[in-house]
Amino acid sequence: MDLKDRRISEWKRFYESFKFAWSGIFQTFKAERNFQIHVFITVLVCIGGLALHFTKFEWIVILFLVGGMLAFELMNTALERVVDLVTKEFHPLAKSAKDAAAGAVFIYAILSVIIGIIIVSNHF
Ligand SMILES: Nc1ncnc2c1ncn2[C@@H]1O[C@H](COP(=O)(O)OP(=O)(O)OP(=O)(O)O)[C@@H](O)[C@H]1O
Repeated sequence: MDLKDRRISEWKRFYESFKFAWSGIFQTFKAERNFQIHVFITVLVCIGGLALHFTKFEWIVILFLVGGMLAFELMNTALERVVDLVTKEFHPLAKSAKDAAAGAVFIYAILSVIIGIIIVSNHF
C-alpha cells in the first residue's frame, strides 16, 4: 500500500468512527427513554437560553452541562449493555455496577439543575 492509499484508508477509518458514534447516539435515542428526555430538556434549555439572551459565558456553561449529561447517559447505556451481555442472572456485582453508573448520572443531573437555576435566576 503506497502513502496515498494509506492516507485514504486513514480518512476512511476516521469517517467510519464518526458513523459508528452517530449510530450509537441514534440507537440509544431510539431505545432509551431517559436519553429521549435529556434530548428534549436540551432543546428546551436552548430555547430558554435564546429567549433569555444568555451571555457567552452562560452558554459555555450550559453547553458543558447538557453535552455532559448526554455523554453520561450514553456511557450509562453502554455500561448497562455490557452488564446485560455478561449476565442475565441476578448478580450483586451487576447491580452494583449499574447502580454506580446510575448514581453518576444522578449526581451530574442534580448539579446541572442547580447550576441551571443559578444561571436562569440571574435573568429575573
Ligand atoms: N443482572 C442484574 N443483577 C442484579 N441487579 C440488576 C441486574 N440488572 C439490573 N439490576 C438492577 O435493576 C436496576 C434496573 O436495571 P435496568 O437494566 O432495567 O436499567 P435501568 O436502571 O432501568 O436503566 P434504563 O431505564 O435506562 O434502561 C439496576 O439499577 C440494578 O439495580
